[in-house]
Amino acid sequence: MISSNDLRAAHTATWDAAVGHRFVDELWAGTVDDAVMARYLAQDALFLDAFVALLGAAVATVDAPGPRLVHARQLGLVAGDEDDYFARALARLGVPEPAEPLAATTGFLALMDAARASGDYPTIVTVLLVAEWLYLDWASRDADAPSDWLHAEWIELHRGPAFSAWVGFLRDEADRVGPDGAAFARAVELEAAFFDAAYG
Ligand SMILES: Cc1ncc(C[n+]2csc(CCO)c2C)c(N)n1
Repeated sequence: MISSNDLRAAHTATWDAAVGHRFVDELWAGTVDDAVMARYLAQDALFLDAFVALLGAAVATVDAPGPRLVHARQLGLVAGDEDDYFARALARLGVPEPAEPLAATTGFLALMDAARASGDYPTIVTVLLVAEWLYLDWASRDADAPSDWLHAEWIELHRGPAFSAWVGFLRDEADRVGPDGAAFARAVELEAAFFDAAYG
């Protein structure tokens, strides 16, 4: 059985393109243009809704009570803190919701909907893993946080001990049940495309 580590290694080029994307560099530097941030967050609001549904599918399909509670707790967290950031960020940037999905978003929604519809926990947990692990990776740079809360909080949401533990749990789960290689590859591609799309 292939491991999550092997899959990440097999897709290093695309993974690193996403983690080292211009958007991430500018976020850390606090120089993301407001129009870029607005386009990115408007698309991410669409992404997040499908992600919440996918977490619900993980709750429903996982084969053991312990991991089910971990997924369920995370579902509650996502509905709290992150939703609060979105409301403040979109209001400040004057983003009218909801946006029309761009191609990368449509691709991600299709991947998440297919995983959810499959009812296959290994596929579901693989898509969750890529989305969270790749974000932990770019948000864990050893650098000073930007001063504007719009940029700083988006980094803070994706790093720290609690978020690391969540990603560690997803890795253990993927490795316990056997990750889905095709879903992994597609999700990494879409993460890179999602950052590209913010620049129009
Ligand atoms: C395109 C895209 N990919 C991954 C994430 C990361 N992410 C998705 S939901 C969530 C909440 C924590 O579980 C986090 C961190 C994102 N926001 N947008």
